Amino acid sequence: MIELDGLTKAYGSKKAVDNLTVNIRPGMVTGFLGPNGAGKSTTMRMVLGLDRPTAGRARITGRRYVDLVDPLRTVGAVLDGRAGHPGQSARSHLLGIARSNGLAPGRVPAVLETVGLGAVANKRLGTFSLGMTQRLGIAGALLGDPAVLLLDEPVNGLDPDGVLWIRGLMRSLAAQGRTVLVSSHLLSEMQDTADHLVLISRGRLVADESMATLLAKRSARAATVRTPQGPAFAAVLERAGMSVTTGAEPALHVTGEGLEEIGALAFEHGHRLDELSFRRPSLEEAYLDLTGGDLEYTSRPVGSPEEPT
Ligand SMILES: Nc1ncnc2c1ncn2[C@@H]1O[C@H](COP(=O)(O)OP(=O)(O)OP(=O)(O)O)[C@@H](O)[C@H]1O
Repeated sequence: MIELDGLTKAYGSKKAVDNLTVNIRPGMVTGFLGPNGAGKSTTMRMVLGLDRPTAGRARITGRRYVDLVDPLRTVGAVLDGRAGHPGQSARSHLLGIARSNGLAPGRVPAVLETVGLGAVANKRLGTFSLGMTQRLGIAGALLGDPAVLLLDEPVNGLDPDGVLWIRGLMRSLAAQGRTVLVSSHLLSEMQDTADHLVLISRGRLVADESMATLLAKRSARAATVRTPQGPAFAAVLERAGMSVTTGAEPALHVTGEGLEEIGALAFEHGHRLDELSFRRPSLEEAYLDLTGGDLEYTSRPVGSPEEPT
């Protein structure tokens, strides 16, 4: 369990993390989501004792990180993709971590197998691809067999195979009863991975609910419409206050009203409908709905003026 209690981090007048109170529970994958700059990394750094909160507290299994008796046996983390010295082998890199943290060296071959690096254990890190480096970082996090895992953007830059692999690994670690917190700004990535979501925007909590609830709450208002008169019917729906986008096929994705209202408008305006069905909204749509479209600041250049909050 990770408990955040009024967790706040201010840099000058800017609050990177703003009064975050949430419990991250064991036995499931919790997606920690928010656009670039939302405060995910800062939160994780405070959980791991790398940054001092301005206010509030973060606890892992009931204690602050600094008070953990055996930190690496309690929590494993991958905060960035960097690994050890390029001339070192994967095995010696992990042995170094084990030795300096009082962990059994016998864990090294086990974690190398878990992350699929058993066959390249003696290769130099300088020859490792990004995907292999990510796997090595995870191997290091697993060395102490911790009950809690924090992974900051673990799929960044991975190929589809790597993404699938990390997804499976996170799910199996959660199934073993561990607490797995994984951050991402790729909302769609989390849709098939996380059981539970903690969404933040500008350092503040936006949602703390199960993936199923988050999507179900919004699916009642999302529909797919197929009609030979797409643009004309889209205009009718928009005039009625609905939001319409064109789907991958010649189909309209409509949000804002239920099927009955859409059907009634088609009848009223004489449009033939070839399909009118519920649509599972994407996580992006749910996020935009929750934050009121608060994604536009993702590309704000560093050092540009702060926006009013
Ligand atoms: N050391 C620092 N000094 C000043 N501002 C900082 C510092 N670290 C982070 N910030 C600011 O705090 C905010 C949150 O940053 P943070 O890296 O936690 O976001 P994030 O959600 O992890 O984003 P990303 O997805 O890009 O990693 C950003 O506006 C960032 O510029």
